[in-house]
Amino acid sequence: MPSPSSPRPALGAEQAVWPAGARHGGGGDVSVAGIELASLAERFGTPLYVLDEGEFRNRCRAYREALPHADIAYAGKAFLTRAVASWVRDEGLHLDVCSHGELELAVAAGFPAERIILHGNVKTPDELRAALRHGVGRIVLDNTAEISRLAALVPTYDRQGVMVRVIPGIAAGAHKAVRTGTTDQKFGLSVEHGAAENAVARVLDQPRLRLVGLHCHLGSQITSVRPFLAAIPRLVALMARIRDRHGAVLPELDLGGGHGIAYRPGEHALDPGAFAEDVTRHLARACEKADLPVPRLVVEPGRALIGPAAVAVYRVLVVKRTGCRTFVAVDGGMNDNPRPALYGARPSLRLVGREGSAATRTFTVVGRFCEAGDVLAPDAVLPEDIHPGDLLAAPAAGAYQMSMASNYNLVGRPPVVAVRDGRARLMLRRETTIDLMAREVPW
Ligand SMILES: Cc1ncc(COP(=O)(O)O)c(C=O)c1O
Ligand SMILES: N[C@@H](CCCC[NH3+])C(=O)O
Repeated sequence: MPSPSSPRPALGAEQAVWPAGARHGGGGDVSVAGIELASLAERFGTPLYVLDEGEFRNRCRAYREALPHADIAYAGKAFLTRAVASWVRDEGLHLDVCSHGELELAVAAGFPAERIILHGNVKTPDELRAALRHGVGRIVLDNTAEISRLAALVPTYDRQGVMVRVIPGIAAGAHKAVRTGTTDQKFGLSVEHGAAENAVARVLDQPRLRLVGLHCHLGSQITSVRPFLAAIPRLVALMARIRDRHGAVLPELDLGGGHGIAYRPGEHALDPGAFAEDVTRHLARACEKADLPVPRLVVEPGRALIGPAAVAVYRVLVVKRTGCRTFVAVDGGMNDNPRPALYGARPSLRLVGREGSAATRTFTVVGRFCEAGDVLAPDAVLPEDIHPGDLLAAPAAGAYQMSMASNYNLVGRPPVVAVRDGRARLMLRRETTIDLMAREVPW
């Protein structure tokens, strides 16, 4: 049972990758928001995602405090439910959505549409119509075809706020699949080749569109502020050319998200305070040089807000030696966390729920899904006496795990439980076999 009043020791070197309030529980367990993980595993079953509401809200607040004059938009693609949308709303943040589904969920959660930013390299006519119907604040245009398409849908009495997504020509991000700042990928319009400037001219020609600024998103899991600083002069130079050519002074600049977190002890995370200080200074300097007023900054962190707020909990089902490896197979895997298979990500795993032997060794922790690539961690250092029935917990599990989860092998997705002040509340229930068959038309 929760015992928030009894002080427990912190997690030492591992603390940095766990929610700030995570503590050693009794008998080798770890508690999050005052609740021990083993008791949550018992109550809700495994695999299980435990989301610390306080950690998420504190992260939202840290960004707002670091950048009080900016709009902070949570990137919902990292993980979005109605409860998460309502926390984002209550914390005064904006919300970045990139699909009809994310948009409708946000609206259903009572998220104010004027604080929503709609993204996407392709937006379907339905998405554009829904965005206009709900009164979304900004639509980020990603290609020239979208400009006239959107303008044709805006009612004559209205002017839709838009941004133009540009490619500043900067490579950043943890893996090729998530680098979006250069021209060899599908998002945005190139600054270098003039496509961005041409798109801006077309937008300015559309009386039903109101160009509020430029947008760029360099990539994801960026742990240094340097790429952002390198983008600023390029973006400001483009803003100056727009002013010179069209007389339009753009009031906003959106630097996208991509702020990296630590997944394993010792890894570096992008600090919002340091980011804010450096970006604010460089932006002010670049604008002064270009004789432009400093635009209102927008940033769109997803992973940095939700990633460190959740922990995945798995049950060990099998320990088996094959060849030169000892495999520890758990009841989750690539379905709830496709990141190791997609990007070579390596979560850190820890035995919880009991004291393990002092002696440790290296295990290969694998999932239960039908491919050899379903490896959660090729090199997990765990107590030597690990055995079936044990619980393994992986911190920093909040971003791009459950939001990218699949039903491969017709296995239902795990539940997500929100924890706060010693209480747990189911947020997403476990997907059942009945859910999995629900789309089937009688045959
Ligand atoms: C336009 C845009 N904004 C924000 C994000 C959020 O990225 P992250 O979760 O890495 O902060 C993404 C995804 O990379 C994105 O494509
Ligand atoms: N899915 C990626 C991040 C993509 C960011 C969204 N554009 C990851 O897990 O790292």
